[in-house]
Amino acid sequence: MLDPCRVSLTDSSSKMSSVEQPFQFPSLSTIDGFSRCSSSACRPRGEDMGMGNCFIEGRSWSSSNSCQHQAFGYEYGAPCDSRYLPDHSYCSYCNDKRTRTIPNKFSKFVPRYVKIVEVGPRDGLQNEKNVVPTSVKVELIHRLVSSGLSVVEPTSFVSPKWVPQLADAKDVMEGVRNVKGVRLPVLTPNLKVGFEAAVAAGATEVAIFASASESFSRSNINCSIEESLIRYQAVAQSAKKLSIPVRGYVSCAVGCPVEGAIPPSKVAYVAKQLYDMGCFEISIADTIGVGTPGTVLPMLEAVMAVVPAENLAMGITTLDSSVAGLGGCPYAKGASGNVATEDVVYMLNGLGVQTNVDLQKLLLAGDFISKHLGRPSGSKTAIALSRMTADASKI
Ligand SMILES: CC(C)(COP(=O)([O-])OP(=O)([O-])OC[C@H]1O[C@@H](n2cnc3c(N)ncnc32)[C@H](O)[C@@H]1OP(=O)([O-])[O-])[C@@H](O)C(=O)NCCC(=O)NCCSC(=O)C[C@@](C)(O)CC(=O)[O-]
Repeated sequence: MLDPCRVSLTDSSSKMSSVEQPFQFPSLSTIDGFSRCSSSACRPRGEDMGMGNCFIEGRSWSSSNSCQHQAFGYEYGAPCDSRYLPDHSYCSYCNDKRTRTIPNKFSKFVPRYVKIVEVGPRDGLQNEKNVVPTSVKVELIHRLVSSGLSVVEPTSFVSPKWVPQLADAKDVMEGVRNVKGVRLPVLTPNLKVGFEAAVAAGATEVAIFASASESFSRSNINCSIEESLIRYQAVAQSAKKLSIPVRGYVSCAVGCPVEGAIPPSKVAYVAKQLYDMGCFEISIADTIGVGTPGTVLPMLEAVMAVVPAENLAMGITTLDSSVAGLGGCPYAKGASGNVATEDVVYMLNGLGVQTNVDLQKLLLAGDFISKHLGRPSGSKTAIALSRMTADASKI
């Protein structure tokens, strides 16, 4: 079984940088071929439909990028931003061959830049047997941010009875108060005790999390899908008044541990509701990691059919992942963990896709939290590179 990951459709609204490359979603037959060529560590787990105009990382890529990427797949230059190359040691970790040539038949499906949403401190630690001290969480977030990740989910403002591991949400927010220039979205399941507490604690972005599975909705947030949408409407309205961006999640977008296969139309319905509420980006999650290209593509097609084409034309260029492969939803039986951010970055580096993430720093962040948890990293890249004696750049 492959690790789950989420894939987002990125906003193409008027504020999207014009240098952002359009990424047409490939047809079923071609993506099948493509996915076999790419790392098996990551499989489309969902999609985010960006409708907002605040957070388009393509902007910074366009202005600060010093790499030699060519559009869509002729020659791909170094995937690393020179800002993250204070010395050349990083290169040995980023499988950078300076000029990587991707065969044209695949490269036309490869975007120039992929935004990674790091969910490790939140999703990764919400299911840990032993509660991780606040200071460790805060240090992990700082390390992730300094690796170049532009979006890191620090915590959730959920019931401490349901998720005691994140009962220190307010203190975590205090610990990252000085972190600037990155997005730190927090999960807020309701208005009064979720959203309002998050805002009071300094949150400047929130996320609402619905499900395409009725059973999962009830086990995760103790209400039906429709009830959750009513709650989220209230959160979205308040957020709008405060100009706080709202990210949306649709869980169990492919399969549910209780209901089995989820019809694409249900995913599309929930995604559209979140979109209509004003979510600037929607992460569609294969919560337990059961999707294959054969099941993910029909689901994506259904979602694309109900979201305005201009919001989808940019294609899928946002991925959620978790450092060291930590995590999984505590209310999703069989959740097989998350795809490791290290593996995603390594794969994207290998494809010549820019992420602006320093893999070496990211590996150190993964090592930091794995050591604290007392177990090996769930990242295949971390394990492989730690055992390498050869120069990894030759791979
Ligand atoms: C949704 C609720 C809150 C409903 O919880 P409930 O118990 O049904 O609701 P309630 O409104 O009756 O409240 C009961 C008690 O909880 C308190 N409470 C109520 N809300 C909050 C809050 N926000 N913060 C702090 N406390 C809260 C509330 O004040 C009250 O306290 P009491 O009066 O008994 O002392 C609960 O079911 C809950 O917190 N569930 C946890 C859900 C969760 O965090 N799941 C994991 C994240 S989702 C995920 O991982 C999937 C995702 C996003 O990654 C995508 C994917 O991969 O699928």
